[in-house]
Amino acid sequence: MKHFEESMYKLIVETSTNLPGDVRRAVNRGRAAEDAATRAGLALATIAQNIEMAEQEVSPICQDTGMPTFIVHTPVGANQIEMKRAIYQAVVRATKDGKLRPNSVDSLTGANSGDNLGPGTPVIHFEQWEQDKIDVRLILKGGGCENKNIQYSLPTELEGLGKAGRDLDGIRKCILHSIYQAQGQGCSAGFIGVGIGGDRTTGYELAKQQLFRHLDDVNPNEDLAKLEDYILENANKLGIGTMGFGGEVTLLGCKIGVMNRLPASFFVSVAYNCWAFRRQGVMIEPATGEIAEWLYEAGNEVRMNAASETAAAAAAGSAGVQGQGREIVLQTPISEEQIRSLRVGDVVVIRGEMHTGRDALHKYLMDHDAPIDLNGAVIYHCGPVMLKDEEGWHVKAAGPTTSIREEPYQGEILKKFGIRAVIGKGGMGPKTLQALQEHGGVYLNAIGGAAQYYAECIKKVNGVDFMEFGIPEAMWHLEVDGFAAIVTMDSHGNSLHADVSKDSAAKLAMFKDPVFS
Ligand SMILES: O=C(O)C[C@H](O)C(=O)O
Ligand code: SF4
Repeated sequence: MKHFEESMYKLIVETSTNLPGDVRRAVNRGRAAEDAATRAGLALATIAQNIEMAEQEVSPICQDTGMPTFIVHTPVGANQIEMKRAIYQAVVRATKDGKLRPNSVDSLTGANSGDNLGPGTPVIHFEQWEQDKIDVRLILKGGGCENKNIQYSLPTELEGLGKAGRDLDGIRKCILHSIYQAQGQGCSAGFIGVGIGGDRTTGYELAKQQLFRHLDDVNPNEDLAKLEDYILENANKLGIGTMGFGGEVTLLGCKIGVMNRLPASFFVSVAYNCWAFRRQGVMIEPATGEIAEWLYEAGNEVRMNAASETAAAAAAGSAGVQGQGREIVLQTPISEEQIRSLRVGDVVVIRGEMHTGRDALHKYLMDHDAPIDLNGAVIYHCGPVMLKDEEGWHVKAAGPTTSIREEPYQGEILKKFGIRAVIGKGGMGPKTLQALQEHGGVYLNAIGGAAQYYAECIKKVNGVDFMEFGIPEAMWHLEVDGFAAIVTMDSHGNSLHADVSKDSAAKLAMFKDPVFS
């Protein structure tokens, strides 16, 4: 087992940096189905470009490298303690090398362990089997999409869909609702794993297990095979679209499993995975610990469709999004007048300094001063992957995080410090929208998961505050150029997110009538 640790390291690096072939094909299919000259088309093109960039740079596809979850099948008698130790070592090394973000945080103190080890992290499940090889599968599922997982207890009443009973049609309604409630916040277009039955714990486990299925397999249960096809086809009629921008493509894959339940319980558990669907697996030779075989098609074999109209092209001065807005370069600090001239749909290209800030910083700023002048500033909801060498800090991955978590704070902070622009993803709520209007601010939606694309726009790290919050939560001061994002909430009371949410709620109601009775 001399090489087992090295094999685990290879598995982590491959999973984090190279999206598997079946997932790439699904993203390409989504791209073909979307109108390229729309916001959603632009987002998909940027995603495709980002996938290629991550592979080339051998850097994380998305900065949130998630909860590393290993499922290991071993021959009877294999030493699981030794394997666990090797997995820990590989995780520590991958973190040091910037292939994983330090993501293990003490739930009470907020302290980041710095190496991805800690109580409960990483997750490792062992199971014995009667084969002579070791099968190790890994999924890196990020926090944003994990937050959109949902569990239903049947019978129930669902917004727009009415009664969902304890039958296949009730299950159908729950699954459609799960996609609706995620909106763009789990970085759609997404993939879902569904677990029917079990208890609250095993139901979710079953849902996650579905995410390890190959995307092109066919469910052996005929009813579930039909339901999978139905969901894939009809979820895309909800109009939520990539990043919640509205559009034709909301779901890229649906896998459903079933297990027995207690007479009193009927759970439908849904694991929502973003487009950055990072899962891989290896078959290991037990004698040496070397990789005998990769279990999912490599990414290298499936090219992403040539990027035509990406956000980068828009930034370089091409047409932008046809008929949906203009393209404006904003140099920081930004004036109120500039902000008031922006409208939902405009593509903004930022040049100058921006500051990262997420949960810990927003909470802190509510009753403390900021370490720097934030008048006219741009706040970026982002927890980057950073590495330090003799020359200083370097950005390894830096896409946006889900902004709605800052909804309780954002409006007040905006006004208190004179911030003019907030960049994030998934949109924000009515409190922020009102503050944008009153104060003269704008919300810019960056493409979730496009961590390599945005890292390339960051030219220099000017400094950092609050390192004690840990790398993802610290306030990084970043010099950017050509940083493109789309205005989705403006200072005139318009919100694309509110519009898409309302529109998709109306569309959801079209699925009220029974289909599988
Ligand atoms: O934690 C992050 O960087 C992003 C997170 O996965 C999110 O989707 O909000
Ligand atoms: S930012 Fe988006 S792509 Fe990245 S882990 Fe979160 S949900 Fe997934």
